[in-house]
Amino acid sequence: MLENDLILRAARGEKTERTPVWLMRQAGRILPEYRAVRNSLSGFKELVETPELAAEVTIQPVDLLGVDAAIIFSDILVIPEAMGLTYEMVEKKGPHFPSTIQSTADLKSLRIATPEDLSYTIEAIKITKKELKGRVPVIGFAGAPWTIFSYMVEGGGSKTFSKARKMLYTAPELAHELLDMITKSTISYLKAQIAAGADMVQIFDSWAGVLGPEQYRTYSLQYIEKIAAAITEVPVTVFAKGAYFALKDMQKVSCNTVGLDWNMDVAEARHLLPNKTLQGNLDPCALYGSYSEVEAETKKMLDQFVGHHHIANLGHGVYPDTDPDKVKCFIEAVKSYSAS
Ligand SMILES: Cc1c2[nH]c(c1CCC(=O)O)Cc1[nH]c(c(CCC(=O)O)c1C)Cc1[nH]c(c(CCC(=O)O)c1C)Cc1[nH]c(c(C)c1CCC(=O)O)C2
Repeated sequence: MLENDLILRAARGEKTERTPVWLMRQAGRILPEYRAVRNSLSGFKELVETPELAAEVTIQPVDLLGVDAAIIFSDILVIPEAMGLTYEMVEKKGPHFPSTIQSTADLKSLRIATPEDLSYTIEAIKITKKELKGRVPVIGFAGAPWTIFSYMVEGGGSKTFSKARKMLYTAPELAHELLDMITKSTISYLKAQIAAGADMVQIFDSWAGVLGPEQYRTYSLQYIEKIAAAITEVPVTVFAKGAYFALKDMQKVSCNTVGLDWNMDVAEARHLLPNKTLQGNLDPCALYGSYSEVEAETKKMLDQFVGHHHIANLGHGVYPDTDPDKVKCFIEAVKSYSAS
């Protein structure tokens, strides 16, 4: 039994006494308490693969920031690794894949991931559930197939993702084969997260915005829908960063909640998505303002959603140099203003 299930009720479209709030990338990135745990280890991956410590940093934002949900500490890149493509997390630079997928021959080195390949995250969810004792729900997550594909082809981050997009023109069948393998791996991974106790799941399509509307339908949305349709046990959130052109298509996706980034028009999203709960969408940069500015921006954001079918969040992950006290100010502003 959950003490605070606001976020689950909001996701299901039920009325709530106030708007629930959490932040994308709340675990890690901003808390000195996270850095302390992280610095005691060899690196990011060791933390991801040590369930007791992953559970500890998952719970930190619940204790220290007062969020209404815990998101399991892991990364979207554990899926490519479980499929056979290892990544390195380079300090201050981000992820790097020493090998990438460029040809049909490269696909032969991959397999469909099983939950056993990802047992460290599954174990971390079980420990988190036990230690949280029902205080708040646990959010499981995975990257959308298009975003994972982009990293596997590109080998790391990119401004344009031109290598990944090039493949859609030069080898569309190969692209679909890889997307299909990622999709199958992701479905079994998310189902295992749910079996371990995840109360809801979010699919992050961080690089949705580099595709045009038609390619987005063909190479991303189709696979997101396969995942969303397969997850019938818990509420599903889809966050497609920059894909304002796909909002109307999201209405047909089998998800409860659609995440909005700060570029999106809330009134238009509400109009295009009458049956969905919306999540978002304060500009993460608003948290660089003074306390009174953070409060004012938060209220303005809440007013746009008019209090219903809404999960408050930022429009993307919290930036690493954000002051945790400004994050607390945002959370407190949501809680008090939406309850009044
Ligand atoms: C694109 C993407 C990645 N990872 C993720 C996404 C999708 C969300 C988004 O668009 O922001 C998702 C992610 N990554 C992490 C989480 C944990 C849970 C949470 O706090 O939300 C989640 C949900 C931990 C992490 N993942 C990473 C860190 C920082 C590494 C460290 O501690 O040294 C954390 C806490 C590393 C990571 N992982 C990734 C990058 C580009 C980087 C480097 C830069 C950075 O984001 O800090 C890939």
